[in-house]
Amino acid sequence: MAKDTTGRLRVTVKSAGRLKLSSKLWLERQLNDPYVAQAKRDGLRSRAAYKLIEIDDKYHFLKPGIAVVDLGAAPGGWSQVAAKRVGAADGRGKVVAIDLLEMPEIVGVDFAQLDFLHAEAPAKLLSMIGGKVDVVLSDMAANTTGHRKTDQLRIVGLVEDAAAFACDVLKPGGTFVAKVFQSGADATLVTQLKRDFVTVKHVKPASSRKDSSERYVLAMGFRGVPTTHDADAPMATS
Ligand SMILES: C[S@@+](CC[C@H](N)C(=O)[O-])C[C@H]1O[C@@H](n2cnc3c(N)ncnc32)[C@H](O)[C@@H]1O
Repeated sequence: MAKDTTGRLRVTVKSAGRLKLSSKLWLERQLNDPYVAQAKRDGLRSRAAYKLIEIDDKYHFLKPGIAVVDLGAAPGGWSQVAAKRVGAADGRGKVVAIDLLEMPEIVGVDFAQLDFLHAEAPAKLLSMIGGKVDVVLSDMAANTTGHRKTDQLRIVGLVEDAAAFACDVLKPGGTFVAKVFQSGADATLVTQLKRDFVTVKHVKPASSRKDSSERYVLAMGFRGVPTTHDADAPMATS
């Protein structure tokens, strides 16, 4: 690996000879990304952790003692941040997390490898949660097919399902944070969220790549509409 004139690490033709072009670009981006380096220094599993840190530093919804659900949690950056801020390690707060992929253990985080879109996922999640929660996070990103319309529908569909789940499990006053992509396709979602939450806004943390259409929808002050699931039992925070 060599450094360019700005001192940034570059993948040379020699070092990356056997990598595909997309892998080379990804690797170069990783090597030059200050958040990747910072995550290593801070012991965080992903650069994505800084997105949640930034959003919560501004809006303060992760409080000691609360219960959080983290959808699409692997490799675990958001779960690490949530666990620390709610005090999950010492049992004050609780974090329940799921992902399609495996995720190495995080102290205080109750994790299941699970497809959120699977018919049994809501019931499984509800049994893990054991009651209503204060915050639902979703950093899930649907796999893309390359067909723009299909991808947009899948992305929005995933967020809509996450929002519907949030409305089933949130306590009144609760918060929903979800990754969306700037496409205009989420207009219906925003309309629904405005009905169910006191404030709804889009946020783009500085750590979210500028060249990405990624942003987050932040819905706060859940109004407490009737649920379709029986999640009324008090929260267990063992
Ligand atoms: C951007 S990553 C999440 C990064 C994570 N917030 C962190 O800080 O480490 C998106 C994750 O969503 C997961 N995902 C996508 N669709 C999913 C689904 N239907 N059910 C569960 N997880 C899903 C992917 O497996 C992937 O790990």
